[in-house]
Amino acid sequence: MQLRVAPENPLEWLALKTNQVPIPLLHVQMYFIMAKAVMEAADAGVFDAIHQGKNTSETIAKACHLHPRPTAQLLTLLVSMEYLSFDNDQFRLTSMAQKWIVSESPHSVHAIAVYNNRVAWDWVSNLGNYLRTGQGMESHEVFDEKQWQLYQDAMQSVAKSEVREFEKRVPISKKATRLLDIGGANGQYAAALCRKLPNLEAIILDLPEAIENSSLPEDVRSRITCRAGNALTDDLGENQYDAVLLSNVAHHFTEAQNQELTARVARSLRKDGIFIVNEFIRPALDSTPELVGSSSSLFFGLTSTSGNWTVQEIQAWQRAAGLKIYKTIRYFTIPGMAMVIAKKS
Ligand SMILES: C[S@@+](CC[C@H](N)C(=O)[O-])C[C@H]1O[C@@H](n2cnc3c(N)ncnc32)[C@H](O)[C@@H]1O
Repeated sequence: MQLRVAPENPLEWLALKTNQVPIPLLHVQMYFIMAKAVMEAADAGVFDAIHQGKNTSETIAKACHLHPRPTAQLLTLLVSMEYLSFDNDQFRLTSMAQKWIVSESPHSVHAIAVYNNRVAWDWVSNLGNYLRTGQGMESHEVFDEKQWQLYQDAMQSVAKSEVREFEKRVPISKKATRLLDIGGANGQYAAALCRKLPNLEAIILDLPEAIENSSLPEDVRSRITCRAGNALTDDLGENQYDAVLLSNVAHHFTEAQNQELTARVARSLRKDGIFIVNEFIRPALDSTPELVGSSSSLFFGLTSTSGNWTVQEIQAWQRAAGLKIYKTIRYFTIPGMAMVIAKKS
């Protein structure tokens, strides 16, 4: 998938085709205010207010405690971005906004808009420093209590959208009885697999602050055990698990850390057990360019002094740990994401 400037008439098509449109101007002047506008609108409750029936600029501004004039500017932009429509003097949510950003929608990614607005936005201004020095942050070491909660809420909302396809396509044996979910404190992956496999028990290993801020779904709570620890140093045991999941965690760790962790994971697997690295994939420079994997890689470089990995890099850790390469499953619904799976023989 790509984000592209879409022409709306033949003359615009021609202008784009003949390189007459200053694309960098769109990137540097429009994209950043567009992203921040969606974050601020979500954080201020604009989408929820419209969902609850506030449909004019004035009533939305009042419900969200915003100034009327900038609210009208914000709403105009959100119409252009196809979050809202405007008919008969009333703003309405488009079906896209209704499904994905209204906070009570089961598909909502509202929480990550709030987290990015309140926490990550400031970090991005350090990108130049990261580029010059190679030294990014260690985000998990700098969160305060409130930020941990915002982070876990954000991770839960993203996981809810990712886990639907994961749960349908992950090649886990129906006979599996024990799963280790490393960094899974938001509970969505362990819960989905417990629902799918009635005999499965899951152990979630995550940092103590993440475990404190986790909220496990009621229906499978009794089959999930949370263990506060550190995946970089904890003993994972031997011959314990039918599946180990490392979902969206490898991008926080260095290559050496991932290699060493994979060796401990391999030891912890039972025969025929699988190791699933569920990740945004960094497109290799000689492969097809891909926006999600490459932009998130730079973001994780900044926020964790690491980044995304190519499928080949992940498979190299798995091979070095004595595992057999099994399958790589690329998501249809999440561009740039894949499960890179190896098996213990
Ligand atoms: C981006 S979130 C991914 C959450 C979840 N696995 C998912 O895919 O939705 C990263 C998770 O890794 C956890 N984490 C980071 N460093 C860790 C470490 N050293 N040991 C265990 N968990 C860690 C974080 O607390 C967080 O829950």
